[in-house]
Amino acid sequence: MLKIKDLYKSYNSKTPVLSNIEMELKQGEFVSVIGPSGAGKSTLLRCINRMIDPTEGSVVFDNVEMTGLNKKELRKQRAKIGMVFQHYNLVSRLTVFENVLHGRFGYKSTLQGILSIFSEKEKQLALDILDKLGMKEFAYKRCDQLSGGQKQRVGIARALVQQPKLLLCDEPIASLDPNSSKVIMDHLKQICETMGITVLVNLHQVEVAAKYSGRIIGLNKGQIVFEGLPKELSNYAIRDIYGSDLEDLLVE
Ligand SMILES: Nc1ncnc2c1ncn2[C@@H]1O[C@H](COP(=O)(O)OP(=O)(O)OP(=O)(O)O)[C@@H](O)[C@H]1O
Repeated sequence: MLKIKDLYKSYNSKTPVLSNIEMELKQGEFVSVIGPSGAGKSTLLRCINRMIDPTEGSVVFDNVEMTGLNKKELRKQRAKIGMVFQHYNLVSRLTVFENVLHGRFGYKSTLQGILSIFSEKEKQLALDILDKLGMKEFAYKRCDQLSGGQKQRVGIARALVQQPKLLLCDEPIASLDPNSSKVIMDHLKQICETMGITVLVNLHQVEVAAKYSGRIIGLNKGQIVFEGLPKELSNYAIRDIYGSDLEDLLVE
């Protein structure tokens, strides 16, 4: 469902931030991208939905080449790709319910969006998704009254209300404590397994990636230096990805 070929990204004329990226995702896979800070994880995710334009290469998602799309075509493709952010990207003064409905904007005309016109079916979908994520009771609370973990569940609900085929999660647990992180990762895994949605997640924590992923991709300096099953993530692989051993990466 996603095929990336020969992808390059340079922000300026110097060394590319991503080079020669080749990867494929199948429907229903749960894949993590790990790598040190600055390796290019966020850039890679954003090149998929063209929040960032790749410099060279091909990104085929759901049988459509993403790189050549015009604004209208891109909007249609993007509706099928949900995104979850480290800092949630919610509108704090709006309610949980309103934020979740924003996920439907990709299916609306500009006017419908401005006037926040949503059908009963869309509203019910938003509530059902909030219910699945244990957030229905907070539907009419303002988002600035929520904890980080609750905000992230709203972020996930907003992505799911798009009814996406692919969920891109950019360090979804980087701002959360261990308990909230577990709740979020469990939800993402469940979404993948029960809804068949493909999940691609950037993570800083190797042990979390190993626990939840079907497959792991390791990035170093913009290049894929590892791709395999969690059990194949040897000390050699860790060194290739991070330039140090796993023990040295674990905080005492
Ligand atoms: N808009 C930008 N303009 C110029 N350089 C950028 C821009 N965004 C990112 N970079 C650079 O590209 C490189 C990769 O950044 P990116 O954020 O993709 O890495 P990352 O692996 O996600 O890092 P982190 O784990 O710290 O979020 C870094 O050197 C960064 O400074």
